[in-house]
Amino acid sequence: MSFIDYIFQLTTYSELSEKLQQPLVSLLLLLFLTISYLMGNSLWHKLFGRNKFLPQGKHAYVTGGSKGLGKAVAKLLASKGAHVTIVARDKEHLQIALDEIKDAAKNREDYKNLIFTAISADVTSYEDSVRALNDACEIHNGRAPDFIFACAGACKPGLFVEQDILEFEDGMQLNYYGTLYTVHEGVKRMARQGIKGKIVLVSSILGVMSFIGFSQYSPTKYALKGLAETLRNELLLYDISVHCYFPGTIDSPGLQQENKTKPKVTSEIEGAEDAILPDQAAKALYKSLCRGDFHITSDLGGNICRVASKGPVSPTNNFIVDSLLGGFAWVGGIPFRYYIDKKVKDSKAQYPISD
Ligand SMILES: NC(=O)C1=CN([C@@H]2O[C@H](COP(=O)(O)OP(=O)(O)OC[C@H]3O[C@@H](n4cnc5c(N)ncnc54)[C@H](OP(=O)(O)O)[C@@H]3O)[C@@H](O)[C@H]2O)C=CC1
Ligand SMILES: CCCCCCCCCCCCCCCC(=O)[C@@H](N)CO
Repeated sequence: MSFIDYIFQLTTYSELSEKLQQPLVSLLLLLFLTISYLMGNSLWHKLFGRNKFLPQGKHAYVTGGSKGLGKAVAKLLASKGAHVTIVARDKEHLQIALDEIKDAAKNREDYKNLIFTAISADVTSYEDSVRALNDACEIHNGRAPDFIFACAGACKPGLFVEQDILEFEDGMQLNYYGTLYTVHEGVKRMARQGIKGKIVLVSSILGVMSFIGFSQYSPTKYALKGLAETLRNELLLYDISVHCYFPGTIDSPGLQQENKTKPKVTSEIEGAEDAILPDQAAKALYKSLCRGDFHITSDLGGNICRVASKGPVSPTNNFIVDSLLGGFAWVGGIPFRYYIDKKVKDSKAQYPISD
């Protein structure tokens, strides 16, 4: 009996459990799962893939590069031989970060040729964003950066009815417009100069799903997903590749800050004890860029959310693995929703409405 006939018979007679016990079926299933696993794993990429991210000798422009994720990304890229420019407001932290970045690259042979720059600017201001990018280009003889990592961002959790409208506006101004201003200016320059670089937007798992306490933040990260969706397609005009990172909780100074206003129930659902270190997040991001992934995550929860929210157009990272995971997410999301809804209903007494 041919394989096709066999499968046909399986589906026709629905004797699945009985058939599964037969060696051939088990073997095929095992083979299928092994191949799927390898393809979804970096091993497959190591063996057969082409590295799509070679930072050596290239210029990376990192907003939010003085702390947390941005600093970790800047250090990693410096250790790989990239020229790095970091942008943030506070000069003291910029200097500390700059020293760490230099330190990360100091054992390289090409260390002396590498240019590391710190620029103090507020990315929520369009003028300041343009000025910072302009300064960075001037240092590189007018040449635009090859890569833009838009890491600057923040979260102010709280209950929707208790938060001030200004907090929502600030969130959008920093997380969305703070990214847009830099990316807009950067892409214009890259496109005009024919630089076939990369744009990396930093969203969050909360850019594809959300729950109590994140109304100030989650929509700003959804907005970035939409920007990435558009630019991935449009910037093909200039051979600029676009990537969107959806991290889970990262143990950064930003997290310490947001935890000050985070409702208890929000913390419990977020499970902050599972936070990864900025360096781990940067490494995961780097590996995904080498593979060329569009939607990037760095943990299982993130991966499940990523495939479940892919939409009809965004590319998968691995068609087989993502499809399998997608099916699981569709089902697994149901108990998760029951869980978060129950958490909120059970916390009613804790959060009475005040005048
Ligand atoms: N930590 C987490 O759990 C997660 C974080 N993310 C996202 O990852 C990114 C990095 O987060 P994280 O590392 O926690 O952040 P941190 O708060 O630790 O670092 C933020 C960086 O951005 C800079 N920054 C903040 N505001 C501005 C501004 N207006 N202009 C210029 N620079 C600014 C800060 O420097 P300065 O204040 O001096 O300007 C700092 O360098 C953010 O976009 C965040 O939303 C996503 C998922 C989870
Ligand atoms: C089967 C379906 C299961 C789904 C499980 C998903 C569980 C994930 C919990 C959400 C964690 C949120 C992390 C982002 C944090 C963040 O962005 C803020 N800290 C901002 O800085």
